[in-house]
Amino acid sequence: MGVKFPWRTTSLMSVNSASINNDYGAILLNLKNCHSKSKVFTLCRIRNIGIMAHIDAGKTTTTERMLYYSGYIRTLGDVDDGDTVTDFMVQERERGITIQSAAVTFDWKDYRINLIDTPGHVDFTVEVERCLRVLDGAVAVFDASAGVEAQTLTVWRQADKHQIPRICFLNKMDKIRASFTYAVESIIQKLKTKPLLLQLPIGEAKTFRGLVDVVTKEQIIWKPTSDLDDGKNFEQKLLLEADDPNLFQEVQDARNNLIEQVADLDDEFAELVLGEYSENLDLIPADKLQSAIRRVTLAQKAVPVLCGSALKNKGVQPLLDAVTMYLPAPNERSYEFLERMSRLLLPFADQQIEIPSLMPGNIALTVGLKQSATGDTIVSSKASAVAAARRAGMGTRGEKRSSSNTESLLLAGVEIPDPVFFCTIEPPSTAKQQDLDNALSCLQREDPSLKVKLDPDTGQTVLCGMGELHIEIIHDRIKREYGIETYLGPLQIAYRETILNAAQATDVLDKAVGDKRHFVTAELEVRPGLGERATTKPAIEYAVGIEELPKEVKGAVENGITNSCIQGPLLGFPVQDIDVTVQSLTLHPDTSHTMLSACVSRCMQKALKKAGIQILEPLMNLEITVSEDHLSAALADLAQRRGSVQEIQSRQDNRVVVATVPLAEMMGYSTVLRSLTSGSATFTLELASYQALSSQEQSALLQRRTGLV
Ligand SMILES: Nc1nc2c(ncn2[C@@H]2O[C@H](COP(=O)(O)OP(=O)(O)OP(=O)(O)O)[C@@H](O)[C@H]2O)c(=O)[nH]1
Repeated sequence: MGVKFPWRTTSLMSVNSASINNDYGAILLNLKNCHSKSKVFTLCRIRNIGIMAHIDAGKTTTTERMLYYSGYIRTLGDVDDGDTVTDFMVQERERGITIQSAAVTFDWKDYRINLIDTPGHVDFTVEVERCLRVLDGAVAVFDASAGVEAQTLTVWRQADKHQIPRICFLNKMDKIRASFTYAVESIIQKLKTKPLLLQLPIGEAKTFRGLVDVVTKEQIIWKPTSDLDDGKNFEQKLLLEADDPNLFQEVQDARNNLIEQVADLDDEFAELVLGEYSENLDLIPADKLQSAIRRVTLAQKAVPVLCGSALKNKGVQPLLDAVTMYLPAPNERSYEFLERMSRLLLPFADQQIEIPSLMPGNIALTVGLKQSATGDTIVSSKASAVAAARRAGMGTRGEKRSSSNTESLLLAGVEIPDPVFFCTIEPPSTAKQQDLDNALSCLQREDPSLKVKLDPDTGQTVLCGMGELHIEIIHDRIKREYGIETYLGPLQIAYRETILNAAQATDVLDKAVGDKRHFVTAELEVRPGLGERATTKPAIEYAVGIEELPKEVKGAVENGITNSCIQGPLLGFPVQDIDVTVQSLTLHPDTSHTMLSACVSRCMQKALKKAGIQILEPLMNLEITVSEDHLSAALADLAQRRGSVQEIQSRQDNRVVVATVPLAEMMGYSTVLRSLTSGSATFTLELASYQALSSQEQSALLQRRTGLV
């Protein structure tokens, strides 16, 4: 089957074949009524978009509405009832949160939209990143009563990194403290971006009932019918001065502002404004303004802002129009490779339909790739990989690209933050160890932020993850999806080690193996690092006179140095921020590279021990959103956790406490905060840096872990 397939769409490959529903007949029936499976969309009518936001902003609810209005589902699901399409994992339905991204495909007014709903919780950031790299555009959803929240900033930066054009949707306009102005201001202040206000709300909070399209000056008012308030019934007509003189003036001003803003960013539009329409900006046709908005959005010079309430079924249809109107088609993003793929599936959340072919620019799934993992770019053969790599100016192992115009040809990799928590995991019996290993290796391929290693001292399997929730979900999935009841050891903090002073050491290895003599003398100096902070990659240099060592010898030396930094000498945690100088090296010509690495590694361990080890603990950025009533209780609790408050901001009627706190003090925090604030507070926790433990804290930790002082 010669299926044309673009390289760029192939990274959504982490389909768990166990979850594939083979009951295609039933799914096809669903789809027959609402869209023709054979409908062919030209590239310019395809939109591959993601929905991203802070936890609970309403991504899943907005997606559910999109599916409903486009005709793909007949009833509206509700996150709180656990029956939405895209939150299909048991854990998602139980907890009302998105954990894994779900892809769905639907049509909206002659456009094919492939949409991915991504998780908002900070523990699943990698999941967002793995989606962003295959998307052409994104809708950022905000809670209009909270504006930009901590995780919005993280996902916004990720979208910046992947250069994804965006639209902002200010959701929850029906909430008591919803404020369009406040949310827009926080976008300007915190995201440092230029919002283009394409709509103004009509009413706010309880009175929110519709919106005005600033470009066309049409008002859209939702009218509930007596028996069903599903948002399908709305009235759209030109706003006249007589309807509401104040609103009319506001829209007039907003349109003039929008025209000015767009003219500043787009030369073609500026010519129109200064020329043909300079006398009367009112006469600028809506389509000219829309085309200019599209150009500045695609160039990521500004971001269109829309508003609504997904839960109350208002504003989602205009949002869909904006997705088709302002976000790019795949051919407007520069990817050029076409590849072949054997079995293709069109995703519809947890169900898939097998399809014979797919046009370039779509998102699809494939199954049966045993070796692939999230972050891989897949090609059909070694030869095509080599050819593609050559065209892109890089080696087959992914070395750096040589020129900037090749950037667009390859997918960026997924950036994996270091795990901060770990715990041991044990199967119910040794007979089940193999099954557990298999389950963990499948889960790891899907989720690269999950790390699994073997404790060299105890032989136990150790899980390392992004947070308590992350590890909890993995534990749960092993039970439900792989049928293995495992036991987790206590959750522990992933500390780091570093050195306090400079130190030197020498080591000699002299071994005869067979008729070969392996002989090495190595002398190394280690120093506290001066360069980039929090890096576990040591900076290595060579003393004068030995800079010209052969490449393979240098490789073996550097392997030895790097390996000894993976497990520090005090507690076995990674060693960070050190500089190393290879002072001297003598080698017998028969010496193998393995022996050379081993000698250098031993020498490093000696030098590190002499240099005095300092334990570092993860320090977290904490943001708590809490009502005024519960602020003092939350602050008192924070003081007991070695927390340091940096700022207390006002967000509508709530206070936002911005603080740093050692991760070691945050075990079980969500339960404590919930009971302290009667469940009203929310918080986010993100790694900020690693900070030195005091000598008493370090001794206490040593005592706890090794029994030594
Ligand atoms: N008042 C109000 N509540 C909403 C609106 N949209 C969503 N919600 C509620 O907000 C909560 C979170 O909604 P979700 O759709 O799960 O949000 P999410 O962004 O997908 O959440 P995660 O994926 O877990 O980050 C649920 O209780 C929704 O019912 C809205 O427009 N107005």
